[in-house]
Amino acid sequence: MFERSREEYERACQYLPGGVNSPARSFSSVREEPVFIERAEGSKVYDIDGNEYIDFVSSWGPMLFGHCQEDVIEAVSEQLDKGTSFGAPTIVETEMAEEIADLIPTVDRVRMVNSGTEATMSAVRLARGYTGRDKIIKFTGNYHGHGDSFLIKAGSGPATLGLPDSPGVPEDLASLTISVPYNDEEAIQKVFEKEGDDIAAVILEPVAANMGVVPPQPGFLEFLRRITSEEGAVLIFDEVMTGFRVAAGGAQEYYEVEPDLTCLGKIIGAGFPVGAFGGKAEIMDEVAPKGPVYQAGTLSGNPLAMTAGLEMMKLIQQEGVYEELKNKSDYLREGMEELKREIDLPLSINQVGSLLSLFFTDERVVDYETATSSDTELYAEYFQNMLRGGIYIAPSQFEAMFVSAAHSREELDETLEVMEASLKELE
Ligand SMILES: Cc1ncc(COP(=O)(O)O)c(C=O)c1O
Ligand SMILES: NCC(=O)CCC(=O)O
Repeated sequence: MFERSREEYERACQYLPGGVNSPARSFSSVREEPVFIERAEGSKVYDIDGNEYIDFVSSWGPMLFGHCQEDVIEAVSEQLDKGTSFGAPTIVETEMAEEIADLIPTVDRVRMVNSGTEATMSAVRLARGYTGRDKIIKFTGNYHGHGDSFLIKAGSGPATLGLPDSPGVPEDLASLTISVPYNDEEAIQKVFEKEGDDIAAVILEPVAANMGVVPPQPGFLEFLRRITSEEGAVLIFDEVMTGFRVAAGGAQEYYEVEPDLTCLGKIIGAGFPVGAFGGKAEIMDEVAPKGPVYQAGTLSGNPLAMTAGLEMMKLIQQEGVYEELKNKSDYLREGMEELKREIDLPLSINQVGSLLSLFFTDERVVDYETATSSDTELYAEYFQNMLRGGIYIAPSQFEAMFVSAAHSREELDETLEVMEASLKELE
């Protein structure tokens, strides 16, 4: 079934560390070798052996309307003829920033970058420059990309591969990042009591989705808003995953809590390399060339990425998009709940909007400790069964399932059927 992928993986391993360009693509934690993708369309991806899968990885989030969405492809094709990069201002950059500012009221100004990692790295530098303080608080199991300051008890790939603290991050820098349990107000309170004057920022995923999906407990985001305001620290929402996914205005709209800075990525680029950070003018005007905090990029605001992103901004503002996404995701979750009742396995399900996770544990998953109570061996076998059944999910327990508008009811039913068979084999 995977002959050509196996061959190509072997060849890739000679030239790419671990055969991949990002560790999250490795299938090592699920004891498999990755399938190589040839093309994708709508809700499906197709591998080089001719296998077809219903895709719930969704390029790790960007494909809110499925692959090869026709408006995006058409707009990008037109832009291709005009040029791929100029290193000079273009109107589409301003239009993109205008759209973001319209949809996210806490954002007056935006700086476009090339990835989520760049967005979070730059936002933290800005918070440090703005406050004149050095320390940051992050949450165990949250992932903010691979910037040095964030590879401290990090979720996603680092958690999957057992590398939550990476070698190569200088100890002096790591000591400036304080990691506390997600949803734990007391832990934050204690840190602020001890070193409040040194804390530049609190950064978090307002819905954690890199230790599997873990929603914020009621009041948690409000608490963070209150304490950071009182203590003069910058509150940074990393909405790289949740931005334009859980609502048009992101998690901050969904939960009605306003951060000082917002990091974006994934959906705003419709599959092109892109990220952004933005916030109130008072803080953003510290960014060079207006202010002294340096941040730059040869390809930042790339015309192809901006053109694709702008189409995405139009698509998400169509009537009923988030309702449809929620209905589809609720349908899938309800089906999963039914399986949970029928099947004799420890299962726990979390969902926020179109982000879902199935954990192999009896515990209610509220933080990294409970997320890691999941039986990852069972997940590995479940993953293998799903893959062979034509359902492409993340090769890690500590990631989300992404539902898109392109998933049809029939495909969700098929997914649930394969899920049922995959789980029953594990009983
Ligand atoms: C919440 C969050 N922040 C930041 C990142 C980093 O983004 P990128 O992989 O584009 O660098 C990711 C995903 O990778 C993410 O899920
Ligand atoms: N949730 C994790 C990611 O989105 C990252 C994918 C990658 O690093 O390849």
